[in-house]
Amino acid sequence: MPKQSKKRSLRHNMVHCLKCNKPQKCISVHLRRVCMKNNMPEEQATELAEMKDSARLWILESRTWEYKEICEILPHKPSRIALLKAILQRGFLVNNPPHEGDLSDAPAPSSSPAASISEATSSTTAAVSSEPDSSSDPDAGPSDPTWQKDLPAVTTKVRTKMQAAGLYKKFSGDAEVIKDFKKYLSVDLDVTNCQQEVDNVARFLRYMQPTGDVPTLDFLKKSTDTRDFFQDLKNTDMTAATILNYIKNILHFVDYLRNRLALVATNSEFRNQCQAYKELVETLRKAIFKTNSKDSLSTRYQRFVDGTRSLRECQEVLRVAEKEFLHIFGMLINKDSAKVSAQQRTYYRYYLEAILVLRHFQRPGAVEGMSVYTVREWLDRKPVDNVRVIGISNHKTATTQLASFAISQEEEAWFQPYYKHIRPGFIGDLDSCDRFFTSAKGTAVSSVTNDLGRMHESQVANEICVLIYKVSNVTSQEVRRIAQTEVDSTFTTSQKEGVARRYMAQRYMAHTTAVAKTHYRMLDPASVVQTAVLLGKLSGCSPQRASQTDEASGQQEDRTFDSFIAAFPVTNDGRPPSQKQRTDAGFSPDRTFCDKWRGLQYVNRRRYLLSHFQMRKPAAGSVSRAIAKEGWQTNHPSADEVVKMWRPASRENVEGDKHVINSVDRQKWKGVAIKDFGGEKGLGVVATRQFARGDILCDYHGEVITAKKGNKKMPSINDQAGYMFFFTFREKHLCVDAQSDYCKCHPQLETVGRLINHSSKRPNVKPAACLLNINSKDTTVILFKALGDIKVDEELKFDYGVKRKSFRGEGLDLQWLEE
Ligand SMILES: C[S@@+](CC[C@H](N)C(=O)[O-])C[C@H]1O[C@@H](n2cnc3c(N)ncnc32)[C@H](O)[C@@H]1O
Repeated sequence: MPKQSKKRSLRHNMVHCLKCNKPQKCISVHLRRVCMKNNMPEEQATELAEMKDSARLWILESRTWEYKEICEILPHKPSRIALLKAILQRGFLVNNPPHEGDLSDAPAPSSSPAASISEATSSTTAAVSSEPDSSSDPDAGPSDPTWQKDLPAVTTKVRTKMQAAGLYKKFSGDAEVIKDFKKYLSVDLDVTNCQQEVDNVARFLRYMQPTGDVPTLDFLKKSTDTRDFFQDLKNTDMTAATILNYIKNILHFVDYLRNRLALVATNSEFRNQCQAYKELVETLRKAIFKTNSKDSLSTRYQRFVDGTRSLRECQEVLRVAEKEFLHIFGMLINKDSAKVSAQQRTYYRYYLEAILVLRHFQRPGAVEGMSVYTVREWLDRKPVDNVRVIGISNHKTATTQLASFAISQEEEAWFQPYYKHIRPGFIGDLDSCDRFFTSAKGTAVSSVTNDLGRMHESQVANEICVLIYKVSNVTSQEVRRIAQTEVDSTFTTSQKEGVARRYMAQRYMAHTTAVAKTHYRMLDPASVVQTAVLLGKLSGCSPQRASQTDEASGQQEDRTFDSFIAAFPVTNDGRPPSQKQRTDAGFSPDRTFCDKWRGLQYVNRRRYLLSHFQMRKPAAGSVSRAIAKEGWQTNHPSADEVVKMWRPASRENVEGDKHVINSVDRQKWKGVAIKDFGGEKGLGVVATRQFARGDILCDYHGEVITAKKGNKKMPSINDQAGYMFFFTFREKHLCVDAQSDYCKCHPQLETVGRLINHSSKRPNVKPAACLLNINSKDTTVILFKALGDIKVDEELKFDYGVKRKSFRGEGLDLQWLEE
């Protein structure tokens, strides 16, 4: 272990995990994530207490040996002395040891058989611990490249092999380029939890450059070493999926080099090198991808050989556990909620999660991401007939995806006591918590998959007995696959077509990124319900089952919420009222309205942020800065969400946008520059940054005169025909006369827009007239908007309107207008 990290570990109170026998910096986290991830929290707590006691006991009693005891155990003196030396070396304390001279009687530890075993072990340990041991690190999970939540044993094996093969060494996170890469991921790309990606790249760079403290970019020239790297990863038995992850990370890193490092802009050789390297890695990726597909084929084949369960069998746990669940439900709604034990509360939550996964075929990520107050989620569930449709906007997976499903009123009635009685106890004072499902401490549910596993295997104690469900576990993926197969085989074509076509069932269940992109067709609540009814038939339960809730109560609630908002107006910088304020004002002490209040604030804040960026689609980094400037810590959209929600501004919005007004007034437009193309074409305008569709780039600046006046000028200005912009706006026929290089209002500035050249076949910007209030004067302005994405260095062109009747350039020598 390098000195630094050893020193750091020494500052922690290390406790040995008695399951894996490894010292752990944070034993509770370790148990929860690794050794006891399939146990109930209460079981974890008991083990934790025992492990801590054991650690204390070891210090109190076991670290110190009486030499006499050792003599009794090991009468053979040379072995004993060898053992004594070894244990002293390991920090044991020995009372009444033999004299110094006696110690030399024994051979050195390494020469005895026992010692050679210990040496072999310790040399392995030395190799293993030449890097910080992530298995003992509570944060090891996300930052470890071999981290697989469900496969701790394999993980450790792969990791050990990686360490032995020198693949685990990495550059320090303090190295400039690594630090900056991390910043690029987290700030520019808004990647949360990017540590694993950074570590993977730091390991890759270390492999490619075994010496030196500062990573260089020489790896771009090392194609053989790059191939070797992936081959070595493969040799550690790492799965193809994990190797593909490495590849993705390395490609991100190369992108980072291309985008971020200033030298790229000027050094075309370096840019080409990056491109060539990306192509090499892409080729390797294709080969590995094939292996990955083969792997998954063989898994599927294995499933086929093992036999497939029916959907009903997959949902078995919901049936066997229903009795206990309803028992808890009864206590909750009969005002006996105080009697519900902590374990029963957690169990209740597991059951609800299982309903969503097993009966509504939701991915665990969607269940984990379900939130209480954003516009589309729990509080905004939509009634359709007797059913409630819930939309989820934010998956807890790498890509944000959308899901929607319909629950019956009966199920809604089961969720409500969780929301009203269990969740508030879980989240306590955590006002900022927006998650619907939370752990007993109010933190995010770390893995719905694990919760499902516990439901299947666990022992649940009620006040009378311990229930043991011996139902074999099922994954969410398996349930969805089986449901899809049953849809295909059970329903007639007309049922599939008439009620919910196959693609709809897929959408209901799978909601992959591709589906998310087209989901708006699916989000129609009526079609969600239709699909849910169809799918419900497979397992014999329809979401339109009898209701236990009062339809009118929802409406009642909404009316009272209006008065709540009137009493506590939603502001961007305010906080929802405290429980005392709520009750003082005559409202219920429960959190429902507060959550709704926060939901509105969230939406207002998102709107407010979007209003900053009317002119141009923002980069995630700029949004993050805007959020930081507001000082909002919680209850705000992520930068990524704001970027995704951005839409080109309408004319009305543009007219009120102070950034646009300012830019026209000062004639300062960022991201556009004049370029001399030489020849007849002469000057033109190019983009110096990327633009997205709808972005405003600049205006066509000049003196606005009537079209009549402009027409009068035309015959005398043959050469300058291209600088007269005729247009009709709000029923007025006008013309911008931009003949002069320097206009009257900006005598020092050569304005840009007037120099944009023509193309009728491939225009990338479009002029649009609007009225801006500049210095208290209404001024008609022609703004150029991007028609699509525009790359750096791309020339801006707009259609001069040659083919239109209104074109005024007839008779002029304008051959280029054919373009
Ligand atoms: C508004 S100006 C554009 C700026 C102009 N290129 C310059 O150097 O000042 C219009 C004039 O540019 C030239 N032009 C515009 N589009 C062109 C094209 N696609 N190819 C060649 N010349 C073009 C024509 O001479 C036209 O009269």
